[in-house]
This record gives sequence, structure tokens and C-alpha cells, in this order.
Amino acid sequence: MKKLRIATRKSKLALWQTEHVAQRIRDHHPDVEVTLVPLSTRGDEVLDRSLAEIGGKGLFLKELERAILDGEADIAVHSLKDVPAEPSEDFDLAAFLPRADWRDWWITRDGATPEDLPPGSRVGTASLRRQSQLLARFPHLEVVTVRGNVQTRLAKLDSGEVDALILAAAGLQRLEIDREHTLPLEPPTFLPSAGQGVIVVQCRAGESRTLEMLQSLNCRDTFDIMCAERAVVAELGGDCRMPLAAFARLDGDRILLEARLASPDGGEVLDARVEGDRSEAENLGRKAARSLLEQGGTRILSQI
Ligand SMILES: NCc1[nH]cc(CCC(=O)O)c1CC(=O)O
Repeated sequence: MKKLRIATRKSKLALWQTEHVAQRIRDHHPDVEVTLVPLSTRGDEVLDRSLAEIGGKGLFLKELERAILDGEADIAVHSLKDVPAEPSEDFDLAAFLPRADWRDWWITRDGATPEDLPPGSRVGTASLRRQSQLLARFPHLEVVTVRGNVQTRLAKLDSGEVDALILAAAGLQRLEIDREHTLPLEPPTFLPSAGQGVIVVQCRAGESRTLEMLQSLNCRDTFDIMCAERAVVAELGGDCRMPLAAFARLDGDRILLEARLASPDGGEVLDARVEGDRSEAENLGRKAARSLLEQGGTRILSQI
């Protein structure tokens, strides 16, 4: 019997995602014995500062990648939006699972919409992308940094520390957290992060047997739209700490890509929309990024 060890973060969401991948692998390859290797990462441990402050691309990945390089694990499972967009020399992304709900959700105690909340109400998020889009449309609100796992954040809403939260729908759905007062945040007001809602499997670069085995988990449609979204981020040299959104959809074989770069206070919002054949996915992403830069994105980025 072949063995496959999967490195995973220890949060409930990470364990759910990894168990989900493990089950898919067992379904496709009954001859493989799949086990989990749970690890802590710096992104999980440092909770009193924002991700932008503790910095470093791939904060949630490093420990899992180290485990693969040291031979403690064979593959790792990640939320794609936490994976830096520049291609890595040491690792390959072997499978992109079908995209789940890509939206952000607005969550309150009583069902208030952003318009309903009185001036100065506190909205918890640690994401500059969520902050800038929220303030662009609802400048009367105040954003406070809230980190930690989904349960920790919801507890801060329930205790009154914040009046609203913005969280990824996919995370809440995977944890089967069924809150009453949730509202989807959607385009054109709200665009998701590149990669939001997509689980990805990583392995050591060029490991052909592993790549082949994981091919059966890969969703081609998701892969193509992710190429477009991630090319936007890569071209801007960014990561999830940037006030940058990218959202691609397929219409037949055409990709529609929207990208948005905004100043953290929401005062300036730049939008790019491009469209083209799916075989051009990466080019579309670069084109959208260049359009953002030409519209004034260079200045926004220099101020972050
Ligand atoms: N940044 C943390 C993170 N990474 C992936 C998800 C949710 C799952 C996903 O988007 O695939 C979350 C939580 C959140 O943003 O609310």
C-alpha cells in the first residue's frame, strides 16, 4: 500500500479542507493510505498584530512547505488565496479543487445592513481589500483589525467588540456555521480576493508521480480562471495584504476578469475589466494589472 502524508494547519477550517482533499484522494486512489500531519504556522500563532504588520508572503505556508522539504510530509493543502502568486521554484500546485462560494459575507448580530449602521460603527476585518471596498461605499463606518480563526472572530461580534464582520462565505460554509444575520457582498460593490473559495494541493516541484495522482482532483475551469486572477496579483508583486481584488468568470470559453485596486481609506478606487479566450488567461491578468497601474495604481501602491 502506498502512503501519502498531507501537511495541514491545525485550525478547524484547515483541517476540514485537508480532510476533504484526503477523502477525494481516497475516492480516486483506494490503494493509497492517506494520513494528516497537523502543524502550526506563524500566521496562526501571532494573533495580536495584523498580517500586514507581521508581514512576509506566505505566512501560513512556510511551516507546511518546510515539512515537505524535510520529508515529513508529501503534499500540503492550502486556501489558494493564502498562496503567493509568483511561481515557486521548489513547489508545484498539483490540483485546484472546484471553486466554492467566492463571496464575502457581511455578518451582524441583528441583520443591519452597512447603510443601517450608525456612523462610527465598528467593522472587524484584517484585510485591506475588504476595508478599502467597504469604506469606498460606506465611508461612515470604521474598520478595526480582527484576526484569529473564524470562531474567535464571531465571538468578538457576539460580545459587542465589533458591530459587523466580513468573512469568506466558503470558510463559514465549510465549517457549517449557519448564522442568521448574513448578507452576501457582491460585485460591483465588492469583489473577492484572487483565489477566494479555492482549495489547492501543493507538492515538491517536478514530482511526477504525485502530480499524476493528483491530476484527477484538478478542475480545469477553476485552474484557468485562477491563472487569470493570480496573474493580476503576480504582475503587481502583491499578496493578500494588498487592497487588491481580482475576480474571473468563464462564459463558455471566454474569461471575464475584473480587478480592483483601492486606497486603504477607500478614497480612490481603480477598476479594470478585460475579456478574452481562456487560453489567454495569464495575459488577461497581466493586462488588467497594467491597466490598474496606468490609472494611478503605482501611486496607491507606493503609499501602502
Ligand atoms: N485569510 C484567511 C482565509 N483564507 C481562506 C479563507 C476562507 C476560505 C477561502 O476563501 O477559500 C480565510 C478566511 C476568511 O478570509 O474569511
